[in-house]
Amino acid sequence: MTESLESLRQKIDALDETLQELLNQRAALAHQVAEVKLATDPNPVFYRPEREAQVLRRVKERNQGPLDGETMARFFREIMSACLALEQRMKVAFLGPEGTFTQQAALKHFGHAVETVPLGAIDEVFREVESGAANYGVVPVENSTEGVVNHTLDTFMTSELKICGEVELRIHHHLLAGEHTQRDKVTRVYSHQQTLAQCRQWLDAHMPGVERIAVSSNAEAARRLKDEWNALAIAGEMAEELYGLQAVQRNIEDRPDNTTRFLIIGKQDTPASGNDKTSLMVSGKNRPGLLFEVLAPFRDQGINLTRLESRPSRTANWSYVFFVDCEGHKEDGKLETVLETLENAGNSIKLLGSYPKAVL
Ligand SMILES: O=C(O)C(=O)C[C@]1(C(=O)O)C=C[C@@H](O)C=C1
Repeated sequence: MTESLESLRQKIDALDETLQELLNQRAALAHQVAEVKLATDPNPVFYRPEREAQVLRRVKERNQGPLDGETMARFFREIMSACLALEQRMKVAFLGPEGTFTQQAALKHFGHAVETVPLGAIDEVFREVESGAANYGVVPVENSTEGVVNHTLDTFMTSELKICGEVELRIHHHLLAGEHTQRDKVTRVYSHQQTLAQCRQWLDAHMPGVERIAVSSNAEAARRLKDEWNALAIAGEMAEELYGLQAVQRNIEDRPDNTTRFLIIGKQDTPASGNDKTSLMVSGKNRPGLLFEVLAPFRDQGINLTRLESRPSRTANWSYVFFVDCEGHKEDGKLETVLETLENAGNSIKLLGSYPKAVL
């Protein structure tokens, strides 16, 4: 005979009680960790990306179901977020306004027990962290359909901040209407320029005569619908909810695997987590074979590159800086050898940071 509903619920109640006790025991331990950090370090660092990545990876590895590993890792993400908030409440600056994908990325990475602070531009996010007004910042760096976010790369040229993490977010764009929108009279559609580009084919096919107007963010596009009757916006779910809009058509991005990668910036160096990436900038005097010489040491050491971009150096015309992302931590012997080789060849190198590969 199957067990009665009442008996099953009693078991759930008992387990919930145990879970709650265990969560509070864990929180009390995190509190003790904070005391140790305060007692042993004059400038204690509470947020430890390498430790968080290890905890989340282990959660996924040991998971036996029936809940899947991703779901379980998201629970633990929130548990650690709440534990960290007991040690220190984090302020995380992001490219705003409220409701952007960058805010969604910040919450995915840090969990919901942080305060997120919207800022108007990428360099403002950098400045907020540099000044200490925010503990960390989150900025977009590349999209799988539209490529690199140049402004973020350029800002690293002059900033001393370090990359201490990365987040990837699957991006879904929805065509949205406001409460005053007269759907049969639409003449324009608002969105961020990158979003319009990511939905270009859909717009060509379904809204050929409608003017596309690029605005500063998807959330700004959503906000504008409040005062307009003949416009639609393209934005994500967070903006849709925040501004109380209705979806006309969901998931209009041209590529179903459309993903954006974001970076976490801060002031700290991150120790190795066991599965890391390193980002660096290399610049050298323009000469035949420069790029080849920059890449050869990585090949010689068998280090996998995950991204390569070149940007104008902004110091002289037609001179370039290479942005390299590779696997491994800067304190791994092999990567140390690469850095030495590049420096000995007269190139200048700026290490932007080693950080755990995205887990969630
Ligand atoms: O291990 C630490 O250093 C902690 O502060 C504990 C803890 C956790 O809850 O597990 C909390 C915050 C850190 O970012 C990493 C881990």
